[in-house]
Amino acid sequence: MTVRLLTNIGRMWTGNDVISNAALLVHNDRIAWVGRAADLPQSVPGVVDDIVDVDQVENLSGALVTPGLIDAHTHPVYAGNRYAEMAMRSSGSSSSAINAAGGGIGSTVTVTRGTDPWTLCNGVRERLRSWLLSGTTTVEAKTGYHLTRDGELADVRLLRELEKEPMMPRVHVTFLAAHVVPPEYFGRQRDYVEAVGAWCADAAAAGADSVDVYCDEGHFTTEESRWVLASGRNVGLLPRVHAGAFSRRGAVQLAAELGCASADLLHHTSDEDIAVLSRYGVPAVLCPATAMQRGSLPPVRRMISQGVTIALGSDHNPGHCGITSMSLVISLAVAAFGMSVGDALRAATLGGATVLGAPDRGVLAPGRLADIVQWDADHEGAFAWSFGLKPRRVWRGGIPVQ
Ligand SMILES: N=CN[C@@H](CCC(=O)O)C(=O)O
Repeated sequence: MTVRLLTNIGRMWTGNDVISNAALLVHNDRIAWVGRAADLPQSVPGVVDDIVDVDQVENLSGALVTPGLIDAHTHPVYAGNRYAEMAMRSSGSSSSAINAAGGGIGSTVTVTRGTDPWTLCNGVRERLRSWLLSGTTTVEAKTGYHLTRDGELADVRLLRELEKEPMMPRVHVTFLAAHVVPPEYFGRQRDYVEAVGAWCADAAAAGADSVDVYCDEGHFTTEESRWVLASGRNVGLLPRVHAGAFSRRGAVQLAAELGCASADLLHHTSDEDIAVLSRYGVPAVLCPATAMQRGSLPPVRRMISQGVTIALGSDHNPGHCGITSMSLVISLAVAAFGMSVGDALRAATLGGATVLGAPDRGVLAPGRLADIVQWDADHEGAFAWSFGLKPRRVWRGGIPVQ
């Protein structure tokens, strides 16, 4: 029996509550007991007969402890970089000018297709590790830079394999072959959409959890998105959709119609869209770094007041954003979206668990996974102040990874 006791925790943000002078008991990979240190029981029925037997006690006195953070939107499977494009954008170049100069998602597709699997794998491994070391114990990771059947399936398998290695976060794999239309299908967009729909069954068999479509100007229409998402849903993938990044074109309504697990980005969102998200219980995944870069912020406070479930994502991708720190994303959500620290932390834990369909995490409570972070601060307000609060210790399933 492996039991760990983390005791004398200065302040524990559980996801439901803040407990001062807390203690936490971990059995194998799960949390066995949570509460005030003064109330620590002598035994937990069915788990530990006598806590005197615990094999390890950690003293976290004076520190803030939270559930492991969850990044609900990332694109980590790529090779190369697009720094020159970032410089162009910073000087005022439009997306179409960048695409005309050979940039954009298509340029990453070319480089990724030309990169050997070993090099690609090393890059993805390094990125995933960096999430874990900065306190993110679960990462949603999309494919989408191969855009061939075999390449996309290899990306799914790569993510599934990497997750099994030591020092890796848990990974929720999303099949995003419908990112953009690849060059060999130019002029035959409908054929590509039908091909992606047919690949969904293979993606599910390869281990994907979700299917995603970029439903927006310059990407896929609502009709095309419906085809892909319904195909994925039919084979057991959770549907999710890039909605309202550049324009409003019915993606939110589509998400409601199909019962999507999330509608993501939502920079352009009307009151009517918010009412739909709220009425049909579609959670919103919001990515403050991307919204700031696009100069178009989603109406987050109105979403919260209408009861929309919010999750946060870094939107790490080669074209816009290299962030792998969800504590930085929390800081940005507070500063740019006007979220309270509590709401932002909840979105980066429980919100993420909700959109990923993972009720076993995102909160420190008995029976949940022992994914735990001790932060280099004694109060959660430090997230708003630090712009990248660092963890002191991170545990994944009760195992210290740092
Ligand atoms: N969030 C999704 N995809 C990114 C683009 C990724 C890229 O440029 O490589 C976006 O358009 O926000």
